[in-house]
Amino acid sequence: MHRPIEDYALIGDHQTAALVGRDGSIDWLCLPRFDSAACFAALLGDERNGHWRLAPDGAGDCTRRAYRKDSLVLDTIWRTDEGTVRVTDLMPQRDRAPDVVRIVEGVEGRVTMRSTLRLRFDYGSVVPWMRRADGHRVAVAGPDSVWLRSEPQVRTWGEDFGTHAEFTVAEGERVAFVLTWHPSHEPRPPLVDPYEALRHSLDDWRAWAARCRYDGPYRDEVVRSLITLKALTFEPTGGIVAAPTTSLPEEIGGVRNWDYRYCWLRDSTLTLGALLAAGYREEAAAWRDWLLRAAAGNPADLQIMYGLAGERRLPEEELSWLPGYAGSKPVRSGNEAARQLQLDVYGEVIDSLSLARAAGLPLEPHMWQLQLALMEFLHENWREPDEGLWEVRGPRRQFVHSKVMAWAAADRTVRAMEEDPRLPGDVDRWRAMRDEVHREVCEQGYDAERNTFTQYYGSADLDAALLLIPQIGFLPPDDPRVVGTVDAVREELGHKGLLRRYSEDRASVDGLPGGEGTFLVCSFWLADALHLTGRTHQARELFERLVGLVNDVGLLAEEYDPVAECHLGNFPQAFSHIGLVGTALALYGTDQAG
Ligand SMILES: OC[C@H]1O[C@H](O[C@H]2O[C@H](CO)[C@@H](O)[C@H](O)[C@H]2O)[C@H](O)[C@@H](O)[C@@H]1O
Repeated sequence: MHRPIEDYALIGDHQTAALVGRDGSIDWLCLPRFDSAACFAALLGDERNGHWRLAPDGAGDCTRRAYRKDSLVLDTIWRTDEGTVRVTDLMPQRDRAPDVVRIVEGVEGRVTMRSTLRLRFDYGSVVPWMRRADGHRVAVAGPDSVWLRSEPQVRTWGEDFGTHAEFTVAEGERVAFVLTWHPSHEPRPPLVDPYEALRHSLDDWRAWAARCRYDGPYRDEVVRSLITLKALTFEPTGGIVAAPTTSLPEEIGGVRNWDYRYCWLRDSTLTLGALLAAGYREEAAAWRDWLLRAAAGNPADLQIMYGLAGERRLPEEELSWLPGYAGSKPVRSGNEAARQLQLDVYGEVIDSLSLARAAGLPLEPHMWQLQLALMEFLHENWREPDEGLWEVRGPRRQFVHSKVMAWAAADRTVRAMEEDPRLPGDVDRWRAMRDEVHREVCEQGYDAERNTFTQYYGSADLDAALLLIPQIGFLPPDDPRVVGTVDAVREELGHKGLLRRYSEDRASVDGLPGGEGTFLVCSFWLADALHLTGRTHQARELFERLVGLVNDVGLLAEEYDPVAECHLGNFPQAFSHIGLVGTALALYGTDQAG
């Protein structure tokens, strides 16, 4: 039996992240970066692919677990026949090397604990050589080296290609483990003090969370989402990953398994919007600078996603030795979608630059130059078919959402020039483009008989992204075509009260076999659209349902299966948390009180 995706909690150090199960096992960790090979990959296989379990001897899942308030420090608690024990997990803010800190604390009685560490470098495939050095355990294989130490020192032994320890903790006693990675050719980095790391981590996260401007209902869920988005940000460059995992399936046993450990311009711009709306300007500025570096060059070469530092080549490879989550193969690293044409991205990037300007982030002339260069490209190419925001692997099409975003790019550019006539450029050209795109979409992307916009020109299919039309400002919310589209999308793509992103039963537009769950961000978009079209009560009902889907520590995967009642897809996913923050702010933000 596989462990449900929602059984995991996230810890991270702003450069990578780990998933900790309810049984105290870290089953996923890529070192040293989000997109590095995993040294714990049991998530996509089993314990033989690497994990680190720290729990009472013979115990199963924990009794209770929670993050310490407004932080990414996780407490997992077991009540056993012997007593009660707490394991506190964190990844401290990085100095030179990534560390995982696990502090065991006796709460009551005297509990026998067991640690089982199986390091498997290169995505669960390489068994390292283990030895003792300076009283610690050190694992080495090729470029990777990992140190394990404990305070006070507990006896460890090697067995079954793993490192084991057994010890007891009585009430008030503590044992701390620190696992540290470094390149094997370099000397061991300085050792961190686990207790100081815990204090710093709590202080840093709490100071960060205190900057959140949202003070309405569901504040805890909103703050948890913001912390998750922050944890998905690669601090050295400002890039934001879509999720810290690869290949958690969109269908159990299916092939829709993708690597999300990269920076999508779409997901990142939306993350930026959510962070800005909640008051986080520094992150917005860091991401904007990342964007300017990543996008530098010929606008025709703009990619829809990049590596953490703006790398362009993200070749897709199958990791054939990994059996996959619940047998869902293939497991992939890299993502071929990087080479797709997705025209909406131009609109999203330009929209985010406008948002940044409106928020008063310092303007530099080359940002406007970038915007104009992107507009030039779009002017020449907006009529092209593309792969759209769902990154279909079937044939390119005239996706309506892509065109609407091309309209948004022109619209934001025109408005910027109207607001600041000193900005150089030919505003009439962009105005003409804006009008032409609008006209074409209303003629070719709208089905008058059914009173709804469609997924692509001439298609009978619908698409949840059409719900964004009023939010983007393409048409006002009270336009009968908008209301018709919201109703049609809800009717046709609704599944047990949530929403699929597009129709399952039409001849597969995405070019892939099998199906998938309901797409969580789309369900948040439905709540937004219901609110905008005057059905706030229904919007709030839907939002409450969605908030009820977060796992016990407030996290959401990409998708949800309302029949099996489980999370699906990569986890935790930025898109879903962006949806939660955006809808909460729309429904309960200060201007929406009541
Ligand atoms: O389902 C097919 C596609 O799934 C992934 O894309 C999805 O995730 C992206 C990151 O969150 C998001 O930006 C995109 O809109 C989603 O469709 C995958 O990356 C693609 O390769 C795959 O074709």
